[in-house]
Amino acid sequence: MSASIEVRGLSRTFHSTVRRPGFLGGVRSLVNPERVAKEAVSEISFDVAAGELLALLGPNGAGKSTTIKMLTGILTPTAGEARVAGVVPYVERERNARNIGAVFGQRTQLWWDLPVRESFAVLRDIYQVPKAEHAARLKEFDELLDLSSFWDTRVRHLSLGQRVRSDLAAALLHDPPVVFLDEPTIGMDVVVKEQVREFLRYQVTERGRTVLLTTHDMTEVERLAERVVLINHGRLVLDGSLDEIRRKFGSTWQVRATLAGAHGDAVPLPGIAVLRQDGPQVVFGPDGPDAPTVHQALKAVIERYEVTGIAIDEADLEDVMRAAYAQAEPVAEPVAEGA
Ligand SMILES: Nc1ncnc2c1ncn2[C@@H]1O[C@H](COP(=O)(O)OP(=O)(O)OP(=O)(O)O)[C@@H](O)[C@H]1O
Repeated sequence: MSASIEVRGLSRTFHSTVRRPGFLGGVRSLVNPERVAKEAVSEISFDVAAGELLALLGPNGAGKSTTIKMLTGILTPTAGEARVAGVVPYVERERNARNIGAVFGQRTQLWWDLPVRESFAVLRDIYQVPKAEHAARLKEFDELLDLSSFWDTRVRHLSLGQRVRSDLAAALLHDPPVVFLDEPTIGMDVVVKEQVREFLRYQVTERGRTVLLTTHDMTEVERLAERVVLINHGRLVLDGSLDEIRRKFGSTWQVRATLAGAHGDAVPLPGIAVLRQDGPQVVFGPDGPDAPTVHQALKAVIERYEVTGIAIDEADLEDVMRAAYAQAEPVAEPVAEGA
């Protein structure tokens, strides 16, 4: 197996009936229902390497949750194929469940009326984790997520941040190599968010887990992901590093340098234009579609000029993603079946 997660031409169409407006419309819909097809995910392909954290991004309704549901075996695709740790998830659901952990930020998989620690014990029995192993893992998770301060509380009484931290621990207690996280930090305060991010970073770098994460939080993406896959209207728009995305959709950086000594006129560098110069103060910016990233530009300017001061202004990732979403393919209207 070349990658931990392999997705090839994956598609999922949902069929639903539309209720016509008004009383008569309602009666007509009962007698002769109008069925519409919605292609939620359309022929997407990507890989996630073992030990990589990939952020799956896209606006509301883009198809992220549907993709994750297919990779966790909850939904069967209408076309295409996926493998997770070598297993086709919707064919071998049980085998897949042993290889993956999943957290859906909006829902819990814990037992509502059990204290958290008892939920963990039930999971230990389900996955048949040896006691010593379970205890060691729980200790590690407690150190990173501070679970012991609330793990004797019933799940129904936990705060959102406590509940999601418990869910994360529960999802990883059986030591799965692959983890799916659908908006794990939604609604959390900044301190808990940072704790969860730290935990995830540890799980990837120290434990070698493969993580596929969806989020609308761009700070999260910047802190955690080196690579992102962007989908819109169910289609893959972009698969690349954050730098590539910035280059493609938000190359609006500036490097502001103060040149030392007898500087004369600053000259452009490859892919870097001189936007303004006022004596020793020079503002450099991107030039053309192959312009370097702001960090490459910073290096190039320092190598070429002796500077006494240098600063960068970078396009905000939120702005970059807004531009990326806006440029993505327009949505096709749902097609009435038989039309
Ligand atoms: N069971 C279903 N039946 C019909 N349509 C569905 C169903 N589930 C999802 N959809 C539709 O499929 C599309 C993709 O939904 P999905 O939940 O995958 O989006 P998302 O990217 O996760 O969005 P969000 O960021 O809002 O969570 C949406 O248009 C949604 O309305």
